Amino acid sequence: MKTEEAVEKAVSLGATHIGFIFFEKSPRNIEPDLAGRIAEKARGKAKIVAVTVDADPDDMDDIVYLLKPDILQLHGHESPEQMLTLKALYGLPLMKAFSIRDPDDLKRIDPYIGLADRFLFDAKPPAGSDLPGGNGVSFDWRLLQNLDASVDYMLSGGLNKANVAQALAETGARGLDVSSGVESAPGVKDLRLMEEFFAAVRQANGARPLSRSAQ
Ligand SMILES: O=C(O)c1ccccc1N[C@@H]1O[C@H](COP(=O)(O)O)[C@@H](O)[C@H]1O
Repeated sequence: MKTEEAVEKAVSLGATHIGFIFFEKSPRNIEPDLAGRIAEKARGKAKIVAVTVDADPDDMDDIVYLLKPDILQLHGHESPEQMLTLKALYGLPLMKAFSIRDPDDLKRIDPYIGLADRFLFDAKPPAGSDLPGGNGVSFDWRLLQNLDASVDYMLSGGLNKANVAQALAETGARGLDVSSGVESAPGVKDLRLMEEFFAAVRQANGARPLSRSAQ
């Protein structure tokens, strides 16, 4: 999110988490002080998530100090040791992102079980992309069907109003993370697309039988 208007809209639609991207190459990149001001529109109503990519320690200090996030999303190659350090430094829940294409990609989460409070599964970036996430591409969601049911995760990558019902049906995901699927241009959230996305989620949740995510 980059504007108060988009944050207010997301909260009014029922978003449980609001993310701010701290990655210079991203069209969604935002300065920590501006993010901190915008986040006030969501504080106490939705969890505020700082999305970082192998952040430099000084930058992470600024982000935590100025944004006061509820959760740190780690979207780079952060090691289990770095996660321990971040946990000790900030005491915040950590959501570790993994890019998925093949069944073996899911094995990479093993060393992080017990360290990550939640996982986030995204697609691998397309060739030539500078972004580890926010590329609007999906992976084969059926790969998640073999995942141990105790693994808590958010599903991410290329979700939009047209495919979210299928994503929920194939995964039973308890959390969805959407970005470019509700944008009119890279980094520009579209309030109408946000409404339509939430409507599609509600319709899909009404339609699907009880799964592990709805029990
Ligand atoms: O969105 C970005 O620009 C970004 C940059 C660096 C790390 C993560 C980023 N985005 C994450 O990817 C998901 C999914 O994006 P999309 O729906 O496929 O566009 C996004 O919500 C962020 O968690």
